[in-house]
Amino acid sequence: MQQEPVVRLQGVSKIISSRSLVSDLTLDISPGQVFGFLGPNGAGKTTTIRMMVGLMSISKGDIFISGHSVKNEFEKAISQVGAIVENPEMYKFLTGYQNLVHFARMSPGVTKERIAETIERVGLSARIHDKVKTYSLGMRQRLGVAQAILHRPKLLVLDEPTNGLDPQGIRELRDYLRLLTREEGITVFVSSHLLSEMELMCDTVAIIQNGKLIDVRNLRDEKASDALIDVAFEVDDAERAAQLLGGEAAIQSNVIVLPLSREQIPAMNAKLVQAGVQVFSIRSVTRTLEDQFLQVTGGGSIG
Ligand SMILES: Nc1ncnc2c1ncn2[C@@H]1O[C@H](COP(=O)(O)OP(=O)(O)OP(=O)(O)O)[C@@H](O)[C@H]1O
Repeated sequence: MQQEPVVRLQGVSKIISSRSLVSDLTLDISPGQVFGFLGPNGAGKTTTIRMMVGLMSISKGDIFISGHSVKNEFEKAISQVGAIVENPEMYKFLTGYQNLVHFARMSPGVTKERIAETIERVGLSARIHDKVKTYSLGMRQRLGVAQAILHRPKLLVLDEPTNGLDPQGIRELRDYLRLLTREEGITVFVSSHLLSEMELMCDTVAIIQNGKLIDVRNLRDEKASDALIDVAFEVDDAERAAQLLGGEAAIQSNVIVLPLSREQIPAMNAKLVQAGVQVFSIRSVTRTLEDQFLQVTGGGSIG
C-alpha cells in the first residue's frame, strides 16, 4: 500500500505582479527520507518553501502536509512542520539548553526528556550548557534544528542548510539529518543549489528551474536497482575485447565501457578471459547526478 505523502504539492503557483515565480508545481514526498529541492539561484526554492510553511500565500493550487491543506487547515498542517527558513531566533547570551527550555515552553507537551533527546539527536550534548554566542555556525544550526523538532513534527524543512558551513560541518549535517529520518521517522526537506551535496545527502531529488519542476529522481533506487550500469573493463587489447563483447561497447584507450546489469558482469569477464584477453580491472562507472542533470536540462548550468 502506498503511504500517504508527507507533503503534496498540487498545482502550486506563486504569482507576484503578474510574474510567475513558481508555476504549477505538482509533487508528492513520501515519508522517512531526506528529500532535496535542487535548483539554481532564483529558481523558486525559497518561494516554494515560504508557501509550504505559511510565510507566503499560495496563488494557485494547494499544499498538503500529512493530508492537511495549508490553505484551509493551516493550524493542523503547520503543527506537523518544523522549519528553519530564515535565521532561527536565538538568545545568544543564554546557553543552548536555556534556549531550548525557553522554546519548549511555547510548545505544549515538550518534556525535559524530549529536550534531552533532541540535544542528543543533533549531537550538541558536549556544548549545550555553553552560551550560544560561543557556538560555531554549524552548532547554531544544530540548535535551530533541535528547536524545530522539539514538538516531534513529521516534516523538517531547511532552506539552504549547507550555506556557510565548512566541509566538516556539511558532513555532520548530513549525518544527523540521516539519523533524524532513521530514529524519529522525520521526513527532511532541504533546498540547495549544489548538486554534489544533494547527491550525498538525499534519497530523492526534485530539480526546479525558472519556477518549474523539471525532474524528480530517486537516487537510492537508481543505486540499488538491476538497472544497467556502465561497466569499464581495463584490458590489454580493447579493440578485440569490443569485438568479443559487441553491443554498445565504447573504447577509451585500453578500457572498454558498456552498459550491463550486475548479473552479466561475470559472464562477460569469462568471455574475455577464455578468448585470451587479459583483464586488469573491472569497475562500474556511476553516472553522477550532475551527468543526469545535464541530460535533463540539456546542458544548462547549475550552482
Ligand atoms: N516577494 C517577492 N516579490 C517579487 N519577486 C520575488 C519575491 N520573492 C522572490 N522573488 C523573485 O522570485 C524568484 C525566485 O526566488 P526564490 O528566492 O524563490 O529563489 P531560490 O530558488 O530560493 O533562489 P535563492 O537560492 O537565490 O534564494 C527570483 O527571481 C526572486 O527575485
